[in-house]
Amino acid sequence: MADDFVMTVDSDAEDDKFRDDDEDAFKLNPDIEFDLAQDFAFGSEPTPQDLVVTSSKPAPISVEDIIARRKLTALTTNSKKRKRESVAEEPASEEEADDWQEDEESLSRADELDGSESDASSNDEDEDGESAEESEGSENDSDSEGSQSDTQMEKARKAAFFDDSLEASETHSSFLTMNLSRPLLKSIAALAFTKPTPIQAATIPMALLGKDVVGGAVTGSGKTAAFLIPILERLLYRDKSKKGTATRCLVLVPTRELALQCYEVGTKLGSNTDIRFCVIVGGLSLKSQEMALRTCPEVVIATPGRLIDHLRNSPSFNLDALDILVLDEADRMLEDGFADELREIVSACPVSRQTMLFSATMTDSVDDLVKMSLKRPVRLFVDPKRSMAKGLVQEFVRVRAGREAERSALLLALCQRSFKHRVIVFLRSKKLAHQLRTVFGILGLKCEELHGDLSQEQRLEALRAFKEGRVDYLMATDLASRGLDIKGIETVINYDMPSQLAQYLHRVGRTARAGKKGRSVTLVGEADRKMLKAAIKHSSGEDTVRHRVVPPESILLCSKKLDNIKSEIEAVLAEEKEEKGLRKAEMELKKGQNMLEHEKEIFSRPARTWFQSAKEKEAAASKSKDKYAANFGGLPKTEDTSSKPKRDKFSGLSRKAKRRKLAAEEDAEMGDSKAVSASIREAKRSSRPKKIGEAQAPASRSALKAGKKKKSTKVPGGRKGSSFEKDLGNRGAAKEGVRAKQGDVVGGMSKKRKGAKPGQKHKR
Ligand SMILES: Nc1ncnc2c1ncn2[C@@H]1O[C@H](COP(=O)(O)OP(=O)(O)OP(=O)(O)O)[C@@H](O)[C@H]1O
Repeated sequence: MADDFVMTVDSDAEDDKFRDDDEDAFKLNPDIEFDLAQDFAFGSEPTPQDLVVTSSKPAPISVEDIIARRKLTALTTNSKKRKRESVAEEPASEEEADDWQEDEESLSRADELDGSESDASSNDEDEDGESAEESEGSENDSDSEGSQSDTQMEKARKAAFFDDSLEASETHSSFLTMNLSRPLLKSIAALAFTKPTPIQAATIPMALLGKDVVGGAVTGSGKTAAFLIPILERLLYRDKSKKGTATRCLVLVPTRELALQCYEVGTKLGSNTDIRFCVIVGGLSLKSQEMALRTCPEVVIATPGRLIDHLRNSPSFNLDALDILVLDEADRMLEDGFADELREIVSACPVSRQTMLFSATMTDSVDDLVKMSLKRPVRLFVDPKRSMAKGLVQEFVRVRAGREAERSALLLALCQRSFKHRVIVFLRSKKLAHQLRTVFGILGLKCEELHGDLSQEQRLEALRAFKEGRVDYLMATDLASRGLDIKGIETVINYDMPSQLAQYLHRVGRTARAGKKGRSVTLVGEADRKMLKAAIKHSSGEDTVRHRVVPPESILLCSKKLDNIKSEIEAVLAEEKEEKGLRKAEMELKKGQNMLEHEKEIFSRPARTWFQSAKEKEAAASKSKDKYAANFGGLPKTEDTSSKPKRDKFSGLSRKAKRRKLAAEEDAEMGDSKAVSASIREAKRSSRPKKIGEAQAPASRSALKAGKKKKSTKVPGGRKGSSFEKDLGNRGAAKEGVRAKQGDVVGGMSKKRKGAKPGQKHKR
């Protein structure tokens, strides 16, 4: 029966409240005074706030200010009007106030009705229960279920690809048995990590052995520390001489906020060591990042686009000495939208590196993983059958056919009746997030928004306000769905249901983290039934799925409320648009003035080169956008998504022709600066330090000579472009024209190594 699957919520009682631990106070960076542009410089342990400094840019336009201003104006006009009329108060304003009072009373009356409504809800329950039953038979609900339906051939490929011999390693119930150094154990204790989580117990010993790792464990299970702890431990044994100073570890993440969070965890774990971290993300000052990279921080945490910018344009920065590459949220990073960037970054990393990939929805599909040139990785999937945190209760609210327009009223009813604090609401578009944030603001609910249309400063401020509890609601797009660890989120509301299970799992995974309890509430339309089944199927245990019924009276009241403020919403949005237009005009004017005043200086700056042209960037972005939009296939559209993907200048060309065209363009753009970059690259290469754990060669002349000789055996065409192509299987071609020299140790190689090309010791 339905009851076996979906229980109806007949009470609005909240689960235990969560406490949000205060963030550690960090010292201010003493170097900051040297940054003349008032940019952030690295060296101590700054908070993400320190990474965004007040610049000369005008303060961003705040919808909150506009709402407050309008309320104030309305208040003064009303009081003036009242004074003028000097009659007994009766009409409009009082009526309005009564309306509000009535609304609030009716809402609380409706609260009481909730229990009695459960009868009415039983019909719904049957229908949902039915779908739940159907779900049992369905095998094809999600993208992460591939491993269950592996063909024999895929199984054989996986057996050949992964190193399963190490899977059943010893388990550790304490960090003390993991051979970690004292400074690390000290910071682990300071973070109150009393014992390793299962993914940490599985990963740390393997990572310390230098093995490549593909790891998966539910959201909030401590994957960040699982890779940061072994990184730090390995880095403690690096060559600390001047020559050994280099960037040794790169952590790639899909969003800026996640990079900043990872940076925070890293600096906390490394607080008793001399290991330096640096965060490289878009939206923050290039100049200060360049300065930080010049000091060769051991660990760089980055988003791909900005990292490539530095690889291309910061002459002293490279990844030639990289020992460890980590991809957090790896399944996302392996998606199409990041493919080109990832290929570029991987080709800049030495082949001999250790590579680790993590995600709560990690794939073990060989086709996907082959892009990362892993070396017989170990699969560490902790509890693969469970995809959700144990403490998570999933609730679903039905949106009936033909009543899609009621979603906003439903959300409002849920927030005003039941979910009043620490709620993150996920929406499918930036526009919708902004609209609802405006609605909540007008209705006096404390709310912030987080999406890609905001400046980085605004994004961080919104996150901070939510973390510190200054606002109760965060209207977010999927920008916030992965990785963010905000303590004490009680409820995640999905305004709409994504059609990808992975996306759903990451969204609801923002609550019930690290063993805590949490609740997700999802509005489910008729088109979302398939996903509903998948979500129920992947629930963490018995009695963790509920069917929530919102009384129709409440929905009606909220609809009325929304209707009443419709003109106010439009006015606020129009005012905001107007202000934005004015601000833009001001900026253009300032830009023009600057150009006139500093023309010489501006044009004398070296031109930056770009990994992708503006058009290509646009194409990659629209690819991602299309895919994202497709994830909400069944939902009504509020935005115009009809634009066709544009044909880019490379479409229809073969890979070879594309490369040729690209090179010709680069030549035309850069002239002889290419020769300069080539010599810079060569200089970097010759000063490359030893790998972690490698014996230090004596810095004698003969050793240096030998080093040079080795380099001279590189494949013509240089390092770039070769390693990744080869990773993809072009090994044979690269060997052409390279002859073994006298003294080359061929006999000492295993049979496998004999086939490798010279220089492969260093680069794949
Ligand atoms: N050993 C431990 N003991 C107690 N708490 C821990 C331990 N390891 C990590 N945590 C805490 O667990 C929380 C979640 O950790 P983390 O953000 O690394 O999860 P995650 O698995 O990466 O999640 P997601 O998949 O959402 O990215 C953090 O607040 C962290 O401080």
